[in-house]
Amino acid sequence: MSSIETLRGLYGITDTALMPDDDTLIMKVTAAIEGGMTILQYRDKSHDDEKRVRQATRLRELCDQSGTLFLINDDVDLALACGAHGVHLGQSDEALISARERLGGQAIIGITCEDSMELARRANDQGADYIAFGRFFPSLTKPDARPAPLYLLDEAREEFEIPIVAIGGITRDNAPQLVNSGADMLAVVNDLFSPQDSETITLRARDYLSLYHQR
Ligand SMILES: Cc1ncc(COP(=O)(O)OP(=O)(O)O)c(N)n1
Ligand SMILES: Cc1nc(C(=O)O)sc1CCOP(=O)(O)O
Ligand SMILES: [Mg+2]
Repeated sequence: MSSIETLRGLYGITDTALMPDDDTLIMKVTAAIEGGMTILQYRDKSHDDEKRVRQATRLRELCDQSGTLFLINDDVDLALACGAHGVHLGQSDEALISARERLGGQAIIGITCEDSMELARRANDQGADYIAFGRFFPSLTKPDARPAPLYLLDEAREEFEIPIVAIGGITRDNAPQLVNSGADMLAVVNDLFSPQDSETITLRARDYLSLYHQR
């Protein structure tokens, strides 16, 4: 498996509305992996712990077979329970320092930095493995997400060595400007996982990956 600092590409995030059951979840994730998805984040805000452990474990097995990095949204306990490669933490989730103590030095820990270079500096200083900025465009999945200006990516690229992730309303049409501004990874929910058929999802994943093969 690649280490995070060398990774560039497509970062898929699951969604319970678009993937309402195990079969749909596995079908759509398999299709995205087939298309070259680099990282998968399992994001489930329900309180159905049995379902979350079951689904996360199945996804980790799928990702291990393909060398795809598998991260859990918010929940360090779930990451430990399913053997995930790490977590993504927002500003209201468990602190990075605590997650690092529990997950260890090899774990991948990404931090939401919204529209803030200060949050990014703090995350970088505390040993984050990547920093995520957004939202760059209106998001169907998270309409209330705070907007971030595109120049933030250029500024962050100048300052940080660790990978930079862009998120929020990303499509194949608006993605090139994010890549050109320095985004190492494009974190996508709706434009990747909204199609009902696996072929379309695979083609969309390949479209995103092609943006990094052109550079
Ligand atoms: C790659 C990536 N970037 C940002 C987020 C948002 O995380 P957070 O602010 O914790 O919000 P929730 O996703 O928990 O609603 C993310 N999940 N992934
Ligand atoms: C989970 C999440 N976090 C965001 C942030 O701005 O921090 S935007 C977002 C949802 C991204 O979904 P879509 O690709 O459908 O817009
Ligand atoms: Mg969170």
